[in-house]
Amino acid sequence: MRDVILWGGTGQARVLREALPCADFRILAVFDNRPIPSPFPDVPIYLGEEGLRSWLAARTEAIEVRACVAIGGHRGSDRVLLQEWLQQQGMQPLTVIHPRAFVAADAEIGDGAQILAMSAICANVKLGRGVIVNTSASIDHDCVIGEGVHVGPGANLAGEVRVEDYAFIGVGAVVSPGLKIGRSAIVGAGAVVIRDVAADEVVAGNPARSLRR
Ligand SMILES: CC(=O)SCCNC(=O)CCNC(=O)[C@H](O)C(C)(C)COP(=O)(O)OP(=O)(O)OC[C@H]1O[C@@H](n2cnc3c(N)ncnc32)[C@H](O)[C@@H]1OP(=O)(O)O
Repeated sequence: MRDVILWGGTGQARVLREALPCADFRILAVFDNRPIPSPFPDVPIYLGEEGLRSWLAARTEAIEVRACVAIGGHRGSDRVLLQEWLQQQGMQPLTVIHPRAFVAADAEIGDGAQILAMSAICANVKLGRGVIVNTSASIDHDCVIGEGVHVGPGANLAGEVRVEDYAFIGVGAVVSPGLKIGRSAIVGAGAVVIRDVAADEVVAGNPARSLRR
């Protein structure tokens, strides 16, 4: 049994709990910067950094606790910063791989990545730390995915796509082979991307066109 805390108490927390086999993991506490109710009736929630510090101070067991940042959307840099901060507090990031995800034997998965149900990480893919591969997304052979990237539910990246740090690929988007999605770019829901996307650019539609830079 491994002990885990979650930072973030909304939808992504519920998704992560479902992805962690309950026989192997125990969620001890949830933390959030907002005063919200716990997503789980059986797990207490604490407010912000102060809540975490007092929770840590009150702990008596010296058992290792892992941390998971349950923040989705396009806030990938926040996710990675929080992951680093939690590491500094003594909690190593937990990498979550749903039991029904496919991960190729030679794929490299960064610390704190979250690979959700029915997703596929194919041969020779590299995922940075804190990446989310959401439900039913696929990342085909030889893709390189930077840290804090979020590949939304049902999105499909063809082979040899490069996605730079903190980019966000919306639900159901498709990215053609060999393209580059720049740092912090956003690909809209359902977009069909047929050319490179610049850093910070927002694209949408079929074929995907720039909404703004
Ligand atoms: C488990 C989970 O839920 S994970 C979360 C997954 N979330 C997503 O996939 C959401 C992805 N986000 C989107 O697709 C957003 O619409 C964005 C980021 C592309 C654009 O958002 P905004 O900047 O707020 O754009 P806004 O809604 O103002 O629309 C601007 C224009 O783009 C169009 N547009 C917006 N999104 C899209 C889209 N996905 N496809 C086509 N056109 C779009 C709008 O119709 C509008 O056009 P108009 O100016 O002619 O009226």
